Amino acid sequence: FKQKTLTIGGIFPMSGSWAGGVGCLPAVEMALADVNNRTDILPDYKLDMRRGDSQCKPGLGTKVLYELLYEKPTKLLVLTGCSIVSTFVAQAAKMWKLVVLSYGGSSPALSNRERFPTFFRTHPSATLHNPIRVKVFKKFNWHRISTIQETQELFTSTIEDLEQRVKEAGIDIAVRQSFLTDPTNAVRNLKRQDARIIVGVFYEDMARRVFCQAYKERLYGKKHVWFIIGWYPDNWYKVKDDRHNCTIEQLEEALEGHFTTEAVMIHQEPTMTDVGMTAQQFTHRLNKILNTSDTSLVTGYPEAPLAYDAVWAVAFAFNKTVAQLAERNMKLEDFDYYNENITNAIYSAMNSTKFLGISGNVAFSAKGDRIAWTQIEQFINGSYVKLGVYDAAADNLTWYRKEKWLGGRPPPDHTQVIDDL
Ligand SMILES: CC1(C)CO[C@@H](CC(=O)O)CN1
Repeated sequence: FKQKTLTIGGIFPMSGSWAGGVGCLPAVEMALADVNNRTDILPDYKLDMRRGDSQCKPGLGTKVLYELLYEKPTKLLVLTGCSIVSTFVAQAAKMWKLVVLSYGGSSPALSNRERFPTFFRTHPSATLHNPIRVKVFKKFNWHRISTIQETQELFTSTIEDLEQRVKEAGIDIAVRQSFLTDPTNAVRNLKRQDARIIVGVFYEDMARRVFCQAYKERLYGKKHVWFIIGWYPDNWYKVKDDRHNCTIEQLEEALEGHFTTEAVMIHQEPTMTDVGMTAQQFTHRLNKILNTSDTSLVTGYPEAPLAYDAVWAVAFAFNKTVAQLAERNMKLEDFDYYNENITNAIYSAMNSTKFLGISGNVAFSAKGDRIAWTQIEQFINGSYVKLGVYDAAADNLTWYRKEKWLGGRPPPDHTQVIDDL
């Protein structure tokens, strides 16, 4: 068994704007060990990885790619983390006929087969938040929406996708605001234009400033509903931050009742998965490896199941490819960065990959995007309560009926004479 070796490259951000390698590298190494323990998967091959640290910087990430490519042995595929590194690596990789699989790339820009013909990701695109937002707008009969965004490509393309989807749903974005570093005027304009149902997309440092200004403008409470991003660190609004002058209590008052949306990154059921472990068993093993009492301090911890499943996606795809190539008297280990037949075989095997992993059902769209569930939570009395989960593929919203309305019922999406009497 496992007489021969197949090697892949791995690029991990161990520091920088998203140091997700800290939580994801251990998960990848766990998966490599688990795959290599299976005699029914790649029985003739050991799956090995050579890796480097990108620090979540595109230039360094590109340098790591070149080092991986110019050092023996040949790499059959490259795993990447940050979006900004993945966009560089996935554009370069096609010159070496390499498939790229990202466990940490959320940028909507990566959903582009012209620019990234061989790219896949187990991390969902940020646009995955939009279908559940639209589903909930419809549920509460909101047809007049407002948006406010930090001017970053990630948020601009998310809002563009939202505009597409709300148009199809007959919902109107009446007010659009954006800001670069200071949200004061943008929030003031939302108030002036009587925004009620507001989608806000920005990083958590800006979120503190947005909600401090919302507190001052009284743009919160029983007549307003905020939808923001759900993957900020725990207690993100309690972080000491001299860029705003509100107290934690004032922020909590402005934040009361807001909704958050995020991708479900770990299987929600205690059932056995196709990778031979339950999600709980994975979490238990990872916590032991990380040997920390507070996993909320480990960047990349929520994304670790995506990284673990990325290795299994490679294993299943290579396993399929070995059989296909054998029919044409070819071998995976003959890959030499030029043989497009082998790349095409790996690509089509990856494209048709479907399995239940630790992060739930793993499957890719035609653009290589991860298809995943999303969840919506509400901030009630200072803590987040799960309100529902959405399977967009099946258009199935599971709703727990736990929402609370400060005014006793869902607020209307615009001024109503009765309402304001
Ligand atoms: C949910 C988050 C934090 C979004 O950014 C991803 C990193 C990136 O897209 O560069 C990691 N996961």
